[in-house]
Amino acid sequence: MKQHFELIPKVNKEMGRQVSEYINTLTKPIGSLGRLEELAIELAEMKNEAFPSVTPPGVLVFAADHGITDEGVSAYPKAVTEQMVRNFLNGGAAINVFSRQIGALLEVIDIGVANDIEHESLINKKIRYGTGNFYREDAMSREEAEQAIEVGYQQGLQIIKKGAQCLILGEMGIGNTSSSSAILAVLSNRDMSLLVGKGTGISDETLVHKAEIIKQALERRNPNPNDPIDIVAKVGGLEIAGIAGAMLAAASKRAPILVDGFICTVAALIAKSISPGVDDYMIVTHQSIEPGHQIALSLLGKKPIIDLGLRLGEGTGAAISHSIIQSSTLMLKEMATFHSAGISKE
Ligand SMILES: O=C(O)c1ccc[n+]([C@@H]2O[C@H](COP(=O)([O-])O)[C@@H](O)[C@H]2O)c1
Ligand SMILES: Cc1cc2nc[nH]c2cc1C
Repeated sequence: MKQHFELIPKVNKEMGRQVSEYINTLTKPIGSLGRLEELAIELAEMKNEAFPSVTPPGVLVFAADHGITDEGVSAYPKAVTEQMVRNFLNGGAAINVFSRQIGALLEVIDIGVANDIEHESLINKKIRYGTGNFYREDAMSREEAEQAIEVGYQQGLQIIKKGAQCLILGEMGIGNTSSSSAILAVLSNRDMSLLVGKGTGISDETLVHKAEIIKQALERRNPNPNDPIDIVAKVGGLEIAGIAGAMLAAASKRAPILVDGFICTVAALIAKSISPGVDDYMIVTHQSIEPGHQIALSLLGKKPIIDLGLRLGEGTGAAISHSIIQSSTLMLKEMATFHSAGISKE
């Protein structure tokens, strides 16, 4: 693993303490803006700034295919990954809509779609044409897993260089809830029945089949729980590795990471396993209804901001939550203090 993944600065707790004191001078009862106050403090600690900004946000959507779809574990065909990438490029997907809403810089990265896609706006960083079916073979080689993390890392650095003040990571990959559940099983040591969910919307019957396939695949692959590269290489996926890499880049540049749903939270656990300390830069934005998300969140030790029953992915929950996070920064920057407004506390 490359040395630069180690270079994550510590968050500045002293800055947080000062901002906390300042928040208590603003024209509101002490503590009355609840979680917004906590968010403002966390952002100040991450960015090492008394008045942190989260605009414009950068959105990176990593797309890749999964060989495990051959086992009938998704409600949609593999071809939808490529078709949705075209939809992203044409501006018609949910993440396009919400990215426009929040004035985000949006980039779409092909890190492993099973087909070639020609488009001037697509960032082509394809490592391979989808992963291997991890029920029958390793998802990818160790080198490919490292390359995927490196691609994500470089894309993260680039969008920050272009001015992104925080990072929203999104994914598109039919079959990726299977890889995510497999990774989570290795990291949490919990029973597969608690970690699998309906993903894009499979039936109760297919859910039982999905759990059994992943359980057997893990017995065959036997990833090393202490080696995140081994886990990704054995069960995938390329977009999950890319997201983990981008998270490491964000933390190295003190950019807050807005973590989306189930797949992104699992990618966050991989990033944390590579470099403990990266999680200090993470804000989990929403609670996915995928059941494994709760367990992934408890391992990460984070509480989501909103719960809207989402299970889309793409970074949509994070994009929606951006406005709430921005509210916390505007509270700091724009609210009057008791002193400036001439309001007496006594
Ligand atoms: O982000 C989530 O929590 C989430 C939960 C369920 C499904 N998804 C999306 O659905 C796809 C994976 O579902 P599946 O059933 O094909 O494994 C993938 O493209 C994800 O973006 C995303
Ligand atoms: C249509 C569709 C859009 C998606 N976006 C993220 N995952 C997805 C899965 C499907 C099936």
